[in-house]
Amino acid sequence: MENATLKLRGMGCAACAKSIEDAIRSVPGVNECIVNFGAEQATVDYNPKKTDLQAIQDAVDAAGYAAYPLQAQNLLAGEDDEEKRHRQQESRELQRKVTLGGVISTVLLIGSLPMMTGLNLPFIPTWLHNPWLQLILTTPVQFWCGYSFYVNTWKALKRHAATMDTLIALGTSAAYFYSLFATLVPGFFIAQGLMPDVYYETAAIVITLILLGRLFENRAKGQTSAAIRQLIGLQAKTARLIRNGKEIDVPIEQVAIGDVVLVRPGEKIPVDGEVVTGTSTVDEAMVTGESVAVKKQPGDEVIGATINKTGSFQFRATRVGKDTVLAQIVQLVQQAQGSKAPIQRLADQVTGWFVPAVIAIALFTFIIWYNIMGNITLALMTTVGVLIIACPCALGLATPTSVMVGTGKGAENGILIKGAESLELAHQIKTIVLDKTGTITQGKPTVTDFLTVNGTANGNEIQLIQLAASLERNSEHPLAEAVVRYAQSQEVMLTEVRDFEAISGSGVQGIVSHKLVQIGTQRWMEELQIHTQALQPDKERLEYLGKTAVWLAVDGEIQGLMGIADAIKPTSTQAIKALQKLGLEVVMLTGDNRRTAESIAREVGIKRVLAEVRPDQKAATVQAIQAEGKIVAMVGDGINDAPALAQADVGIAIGTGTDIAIAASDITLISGDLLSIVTAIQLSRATIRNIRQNLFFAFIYNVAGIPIAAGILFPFFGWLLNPIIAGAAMAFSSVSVVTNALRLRNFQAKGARG
Ligand SMILES: Nc1ncnc2c1ncn2[C@@H]1O[C@H](COP(=O)(O)OP(=O)(O)OP(=O)(O)O)[C@@H](O)[C@H]1O
Ligand SMILES: [Cu+]
Ligand SMILES: [Mg+2]
Repeated sequence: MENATLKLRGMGCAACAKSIEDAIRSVPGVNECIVNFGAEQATVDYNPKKTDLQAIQDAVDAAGYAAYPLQAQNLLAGEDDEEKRHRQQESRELQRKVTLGGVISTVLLIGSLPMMTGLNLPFIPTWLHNPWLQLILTTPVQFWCGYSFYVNTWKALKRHAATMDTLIALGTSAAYFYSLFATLVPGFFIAQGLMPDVYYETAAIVITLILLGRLFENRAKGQTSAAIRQLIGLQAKTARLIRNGKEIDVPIEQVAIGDVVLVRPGEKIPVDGEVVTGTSTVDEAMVTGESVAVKKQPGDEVIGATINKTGSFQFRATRVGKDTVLAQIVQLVQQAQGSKAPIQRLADQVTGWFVPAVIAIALFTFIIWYNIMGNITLALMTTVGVLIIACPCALGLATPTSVMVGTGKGAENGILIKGAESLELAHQIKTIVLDKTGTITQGKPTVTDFLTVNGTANGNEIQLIQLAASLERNSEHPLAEAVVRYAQSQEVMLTEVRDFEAISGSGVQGIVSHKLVQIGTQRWMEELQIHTQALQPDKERLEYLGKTAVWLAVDGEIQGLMGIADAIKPTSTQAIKALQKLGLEVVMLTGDNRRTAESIAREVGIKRVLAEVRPDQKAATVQAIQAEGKIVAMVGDGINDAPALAQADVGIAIGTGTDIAIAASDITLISGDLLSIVTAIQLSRATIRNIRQNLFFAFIYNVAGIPIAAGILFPFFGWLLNPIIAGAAMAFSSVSVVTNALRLRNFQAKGARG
């Protein structure tokens, strides 16, 4: 199965999105397809053995739209400018139509004022009310400005479908052709005792208003993808390479892995890499959201698109083109923006049956008013009104626009949200489970205490350090690294190990210098029936201080005890307090022992601690909390905690430098700062609130408007919805939805960052 994203053109409304979806799905070999109207994208899951992108593009073409594939590397090479040009061209065309429509509508409106208001307005010349003049004025509006409505209606009709353009074409044509008939053969009406009234202004004004709405919508939609454009804009254009001892400037596309790049103070780092010589500080805020500049020295990783501040340095390129962190972020954000929130499905379903239902209601309205009341004017007005007000276009915009702005805003803050679904779920989180090591703490433990049972004399201590570190050199556990580093700092030489074995969640063992060495937890020692009385008070003291106490046994006898401390991240306490203030229960989950865990929990203000949980039980523990009926988010590093992250409703992975473990998680925090979680949850809440407001704006016009337009209130109050008002309301609903979504751009994390 392969996954591709296609950029789409030619969609008029959410019903168009549905027909493209249907068209792509009907291609043999396509598994699933999701079309996002707001982002103008299709995400296709297909079997490359049975079909290819060309076949899918052809299917979209045949349905009357256009599609072209979208790839991050194209984007980095300026494909996006093409997108922008297309949008601007569309805007210009709409602008021309709106201008012409606007001028003509104004003239028509002035001409029909006396009739509409029933007043005698002598300053308006009567020739303005001449139906032939009005016909000449309206015709270009109806068929030139309104051309796209007819084209789209025809496209839909070929697929046996109807879109909102169908409604507009039907509604305005009804007004236009009725008027045309009254202009050509007024005698037909007079013979029946009716006035040959014309409604040209209705058709012209409705078309103009709706095009005006689309113009605003088009402009605003361009702004929703500003975040992506901003990200792409971060990319450096050139790089200064050192080749054969000489400095040369090359375009960024020509940088290859292994090239040595020179960066001077104030310059942008072009690609990802590893520092070879020189030291500096780098501002990584644009990628990680972390505002404090980071020190860099040889061996450290640098991220492309970040800015070098103080020193000069050279680095070796490790990732270029579409593999850089920035390119991956762009791709991820793009995919997320094209994904569909579950809340959207409701809107989609509604849109699906809405248009046919509206046409039925409109017909019914006409029949009732004409046959029962015998009033052709009322019948026409109500029918046109219903057709116009019922357009479900705003409904299709409601969620995608907010999701686009929300995910873009996340990326700006170093929060990568995988899809709209994660974004939506995040606002329902009740419990947040934090892994201890590397999440609450820095994950860079150091040995602070090394206690021995038999004293330090005769090199006893040195020998024990040697045994411990030699063994731990084979383990990948962070604690093991701490032991090795400790031995290095004491300048102890390490030796060979045989029969090494790591017992997950307990410790490690092996044969070192013909001795059986075992390092691990109290519980494991008990299982091995090794007595630990000797240093028991010391162990409890270390644990009380929040240090991890690890036993060292040689040939089945306790010989030593190590106290290993892992500093708490500076912002953890503040972040946990903020999470609790948001009404979330914060839980600590760790494989470490209870006393150590509780000591750290006390320090950061966590009340519920789940300690001594073995790595393979972490997912089950998350499941147990879910069984309490809670929506659970799990925060951990994407590698060790992957099963627990996958089990949680929302898996949040903490990034470590350039290694963004996107796969296992729903949300990735590029910086390890827990305050980003607070921001992510606030952002999710703000986005969902925004979507709800949008759905309200979108629905209210249709739901309230249709019965009024149908004339329900007329018999009681004499109220009727003029089709012109209906057109204005329709245009306004789209504009209000998009404008409301754009408000999200002002989102700011509250109470988190100081
Ligand atoms: N290589 C090792 N060397 C020494 N002790 C170890 C080793 N591996 C595991 N242990 C012991 O087992 C305990 C549990 O390990 P585990 O990996 O489950 O959790 P952890 O990494 O300490 O904490 P967290 O669950 O927060 O990441 C550790 O606290 C330590 O006491
Ligand atoms: Cu509409
Ligand atoms: Mg761990």
